[in-house]
Formats: sequence, structure tokens, C-alpha cells
Amino acid sequence: MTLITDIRLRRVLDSRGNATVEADVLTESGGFGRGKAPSGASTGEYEAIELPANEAIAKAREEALPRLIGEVHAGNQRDVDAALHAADGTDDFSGIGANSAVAISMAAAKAGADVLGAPLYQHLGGTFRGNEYPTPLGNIIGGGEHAADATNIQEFLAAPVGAPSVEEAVFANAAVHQEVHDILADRDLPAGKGDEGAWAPSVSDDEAFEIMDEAVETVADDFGFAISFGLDVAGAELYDDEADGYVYDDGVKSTEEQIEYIAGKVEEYDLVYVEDPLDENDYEAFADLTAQVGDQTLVCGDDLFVTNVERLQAGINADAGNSILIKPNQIGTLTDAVDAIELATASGYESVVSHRSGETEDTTIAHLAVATDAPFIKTGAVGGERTAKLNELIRIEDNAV
Ligand SMILES: C=C(OP(=O)(O)O)C(=O)O
Ligand SMILES: [Mg+2]
Repeated sequence: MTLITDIRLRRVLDSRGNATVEADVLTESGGFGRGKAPSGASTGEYEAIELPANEAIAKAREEALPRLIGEVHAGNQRDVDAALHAADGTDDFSGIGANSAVAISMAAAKAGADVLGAPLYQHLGGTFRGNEYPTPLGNIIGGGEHAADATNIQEFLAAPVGAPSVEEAVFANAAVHQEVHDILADRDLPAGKGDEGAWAPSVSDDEAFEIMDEAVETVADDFGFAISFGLDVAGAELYDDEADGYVYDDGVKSTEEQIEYIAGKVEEYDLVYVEDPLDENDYEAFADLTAQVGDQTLVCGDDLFVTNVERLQAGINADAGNSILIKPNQIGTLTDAVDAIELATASGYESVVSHRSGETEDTTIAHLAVATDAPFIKTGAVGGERTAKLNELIRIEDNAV
């Protein structure tokens, strides 16, 4: 029933206005699924390779489609993804492009779910999955590679840890976003938005910490539950080999100073989440910070682990971090992403399923987070390509998909 009978690939727009790959998968019994590849800006050095959309489409048509159409069942996700790897023939999807691979992988999963008549999260997670919903981490203030002339730290993320439901959590994050707008207006600080819809004011990181703290407290009082906050430092973007340290507007921090700085902020603001606080090649520094604050906060590897089981295993061996960011396009297929989540869970690491800064209206990651019982999902706070996932989570919670 789920035998793949056709795959169509096309170029569509992402949220930055760049071209990305959209895949349609059709099955023998009329099942249909559509997936779109997102795209990063602060990409990790070890990520799977995204090709220009036209090139990725041409390569996938030539190499992958003959191995999938009439050959593989969309309901067997591991077979679909193994065929994508075989068609690619490299370690990093540079043959057909991770953008073609992930679009086809997600489209096949949706086609499989369509034939089964089940929601995607049910197809991916099975009937024995847990009944947890992820807490959404909402990007509220940001800079780094996502906005010019703004904070050095890439993302200040609201974390509504006390929310009684996904719906309340999503609305709390939107309220924090609005509250920050009001605080910025009171301080006469004009702000545009970065790639993910976060405010991108020209303020110091210290001022951004203060503003976040004030905003989450105000909204927590209004909503009546705890809201904390966290960071994506995107440390690899700040680290500079020549400077031998982390380059901030107000000076360079050595690795030891960076560890001390982040540990200090975890204490001062009770941060619940710190992503990529250090460079993507520095397992040792991650381990040092984790030893200091890992019992208080999630120390999450994004560019460090790139959703890759080998890099995650190296981190587990080194006690580096205690959680992993999961971005399916960073590794190329849903199977690889789920393998990383399973290794993380088995090793006591938490998984945080994530969007990219360049996004589409695709909602697969909302389903993946629920399917795998991920405790957090990072998918913005506002903006159509972000609310596509947030609203889908609300629907999943409401049994309305
Ligand atoms: C979402 C992120 O940004 P990008 O997609 O640019 O890597 C991130 O760094 O976590
Ligand atoms: Mg990151």
C-alpha cells in the first residue's frame, strides 16, 4: 500500500527568500506527503551539506528517485532513508544534498502516515510512545549570525517551564515577545527583527539579560506559572582561532573566562538552558562547564553534535553537555535524527528538537518532538513559519490533526 509510485521535487521559497527543496511523495494506494527543507545560517562545521536547490533537485532526480520509485515503501522509514544514503554515496550528503534528502525523508514519512490514516507523530512514535508534550523555547531577543548590529549571544529564549499545557506555553512565549517590545519602546530602543522573528535591538548582551529577566517575570505573574529563560550562545561563531578566544564587542574572553562567564549567568539568572556555550571543537570545555552547572541547567550541543551519533557518542564519552539539539536537516534524514535521539535518551541526555533560522511552513518537527517525547522544542515565538509548528503542537495536544 505504501509503495512509492512517484516523487516530485521543486524549488520553493524559504522564510529568508532563498530557494529550498520541496518534495512530494505519492504511494500506490493514493497516499501523499509533502516535505520542505529548512536552512541554517550559523551552521556547524560538521553538518551534512546543503547544495544549491537546483543542483540538489537535479542530483536527487538522477540518483535517488530511481532507487525509491517502485522500489521502497514510504511506510518503512528506515528503508527510505537507507535508499537516500545509498543514492548519495557520501558521508555528508554532498552527493544529492541534505536539502533534497531531508525533504524526501519527511515527505515519505507523511505519505506513510497518510496511508495509515494516522497523524504523523503517531506513525513516527508508535502507539507505545509516551504522552509528554515539549516545552517550546521561544526566541525573543537575538543577534549573532541572525541579525546585524544586535547582541553577540545569538538567542535569548523564553522557557515557560511551569505551563500547564502546550497552548498556554505558546501564548506565554508570544506574550514575552510582546512584553520585550514594550520594554524596548519604554527605553527608546528601536528594534527590527532577526531571521527567526526575535527582536534585534542594538543593546549589549548585559542589557538583553536584564530585559529578558524583567519580561519573563512580568509575564509569569500575568499567566500564573513559572517562566524561565535560556540562551543559544552559538559559541562557534564567537570563537576565533587567531584571537585565541571568544570575541565580544567589549573584548575577547579566553576559554576559561567564557566558562566562568556562562556559569555566572546560569547562577545569576537561573538559566534553564544553555546551547553551544563553547566552540564546536572543544569537548573538554563543554565537559568543564557541564561539571560546574550541569545539575542546574541543560548544556546543549548544537554545532557540537550536529545531530550526529558519532559526535554525540564522543560527547557522551567525554561527559560533554547533557543534551543535544536535533535538527533533521543537519544530518539529512529522519532515521538519523531518531537514532541520535535514541542514543541520547539511552545515555541520559535530553533531546531538544529544533527549527533552523531559514524555515518553511513545514510542521514535521512538531510531530517529531511529540513522537520522541522530547522535553523541549525550539521553534521561535512568532512569525508564520514559526507559528506553523507552534499551532500544529496546539492541534496535536487537542487531538485535532
Ligand atoms: C536555529 C539555529 O540557527 P541556524 O539555523 O542558523 O543554525 C541555531 O543555531 O540553533
Ligand atoms: Mg544553535
